[in-house]
Amino acid sequence: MTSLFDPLKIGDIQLANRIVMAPLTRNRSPGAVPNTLNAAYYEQRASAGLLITEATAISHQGQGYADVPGLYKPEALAGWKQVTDAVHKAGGKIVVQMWHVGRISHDTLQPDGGKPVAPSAIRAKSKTYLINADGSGSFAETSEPRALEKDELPGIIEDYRRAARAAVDAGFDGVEIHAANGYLLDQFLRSGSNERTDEYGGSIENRARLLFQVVDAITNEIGAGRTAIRISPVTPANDAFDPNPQPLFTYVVEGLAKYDLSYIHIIEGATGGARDHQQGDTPFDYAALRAAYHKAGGKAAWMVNNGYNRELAIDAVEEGKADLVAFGKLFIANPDLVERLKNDTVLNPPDQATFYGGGAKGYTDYPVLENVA
Ligand SMILES: C=C(C(=O)O)c1ccccc1
Repeated sequence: MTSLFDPLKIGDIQLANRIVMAPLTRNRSPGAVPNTLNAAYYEQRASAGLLITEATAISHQGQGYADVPGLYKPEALAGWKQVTDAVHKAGGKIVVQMWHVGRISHDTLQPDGGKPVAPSAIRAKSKTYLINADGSGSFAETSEPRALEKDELPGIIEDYRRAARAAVDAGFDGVEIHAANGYLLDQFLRSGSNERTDEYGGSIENRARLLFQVVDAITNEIGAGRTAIRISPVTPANDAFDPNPQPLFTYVVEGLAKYDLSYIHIIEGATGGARDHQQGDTPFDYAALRAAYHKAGGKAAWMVNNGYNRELAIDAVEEGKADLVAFGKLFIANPDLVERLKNDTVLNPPDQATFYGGGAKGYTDYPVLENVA
């Protein structure tokens, strides 16, 4: 029987186990440049089968929060090289989550103080994170976006391609395309945020067009075996909404089946919230989604996330419901989570007050178990 603690090869990437650190925004990279503290944080957690970095902006336009890292400045790529070197020296594997926030941004964070961009000029009922004049951080309402012109989309696709190449050149083992949680690619997918009347709006095929153009560009640049994607069929995060998620995301995974991707990452339910959250008239059927992916010929590893504990994770892999399980808050508080899960030891509780912004406190100062029984 397959175990959560068994090794696994996902595309071109060999993992020591099936326990994954989920992408976690921490707002500790001023100027969008990863630093030595970030390197220490990821190195501490390198025993994970796979580390997925916090969401990382592919461009200045794709930057939606203060002090999150990017992949678009030379100094940022040098910073990421420190991180990947430290993780690899510790025996770990790491991919970067590539992010364009779309409308989940603020004028003050955008190039020349411009409006954030989106499929349509529909403001999200959501917040973003800014640094105040006194240096403190706080969440603020997102700004009114402008609708992207169709002729701007090739430039965004090129930004994804360029960022993927830069990521591999900075030592990452691969990339995860952020198509979840109400950010740009998810904004195009969901009818609640996409009212376009051109070939990028209306039908499911049209709303998924940009996503597949991005997947094409990245897999052609770095190979499908180093390319993964994250989706969140029913999350309400960042005001994301679609009344018919099952046919929408069935179409998406059937299209993804055409690529030999490394993995597909599924957020089950509301991100960081109820696993049984529902959008539309019927509960989302995750088993049917995976079956549709396999029926379409999909072979990528299936990664699940959101509210998993030790028992749920072990069962999911042993029962063949998932190949990998991603943990967020548990990895924030337990750098040695793999050993703790393996030995069913006590877990440090996460400190919510230090999730976003700040320094080492609540970031690199969580204790490890010196001698695991
Ligand atoms: C990148 C995020 C996501 O995917 O939800 C995020 C951003 C800010 C705070 C928490 C999470």
